Amino acid sequence: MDPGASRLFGRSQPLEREDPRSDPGRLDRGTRVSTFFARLRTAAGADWQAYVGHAFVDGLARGTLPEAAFRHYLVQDYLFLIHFARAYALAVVKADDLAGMRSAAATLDALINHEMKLHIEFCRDWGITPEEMEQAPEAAECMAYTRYVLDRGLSGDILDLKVALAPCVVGYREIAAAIRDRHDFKTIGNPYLPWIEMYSGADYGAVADDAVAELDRLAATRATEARFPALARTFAEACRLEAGFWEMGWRAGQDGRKAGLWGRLTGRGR
Ligand SMILES: Cc1ncc(CN)c(N)n1
Repeated sequence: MDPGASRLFGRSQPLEREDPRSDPGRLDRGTRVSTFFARLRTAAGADWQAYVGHAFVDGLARGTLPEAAFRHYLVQDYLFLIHFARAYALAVVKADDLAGMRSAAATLDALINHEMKLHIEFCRDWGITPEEMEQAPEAAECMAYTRYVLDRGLSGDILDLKVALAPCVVGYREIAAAIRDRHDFKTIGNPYLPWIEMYSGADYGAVADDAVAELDRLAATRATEARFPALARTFAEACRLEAGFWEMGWRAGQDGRKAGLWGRLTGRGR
């Protein structure tokens, strides 16, 4: 994952605003089916579909996601990224060799020194301050997901850890690439376009490619057939926890809508 780490959160190429679907050759259409990642994704079946096909994703694509949902998601994602970085610190400890240690250390550095900063900038555009994110209580869904990943790494080996991380690292690339293929993808006036551009861009694509290649390398030496069912369970659990993370944001949007409606009905709101 080393080469991608330094590019981790560079600015991606913006989409052609008129019709980004007009150049399908630029789009990544998902991870090659021959990879270990693809085998895990197939095994995860409905859990994978529930993750990548969540209503939150539809809302991003159509630009209809309530802003309260995205704001809540962004705040929790800040907390998520902190624990995600801790998981890469654990990957340094669990690595097989010096190359693996360097790769995990580079990703850790990119996360805490680049992605976190970019996330803060991104959130500022949404009117969310760093103080607000620091002080926000961590949602149960964020806690469950991040601690699950850490636990897979602590109680298992480097392959368990990387499998638990894969839906997160590779899944967002697949989600964003699929959004760009949708007939109902709103490109003009969609407030979520920068998010979609970031995760469907070449920089993040390289990170996802590196994670897929790293999984293949680890699987070649560590993944026996006897072990596959347990690895598939870990992957599917991480997909369920990702779907839970979307659901957490989605609920905040529904609550915001109800509060707005209640305020208008009672004259106490906007
Ligand atoms: C919850 C979550 N999952 C995945 C990603 C993309 N690395 C993220 N930022 N946040």
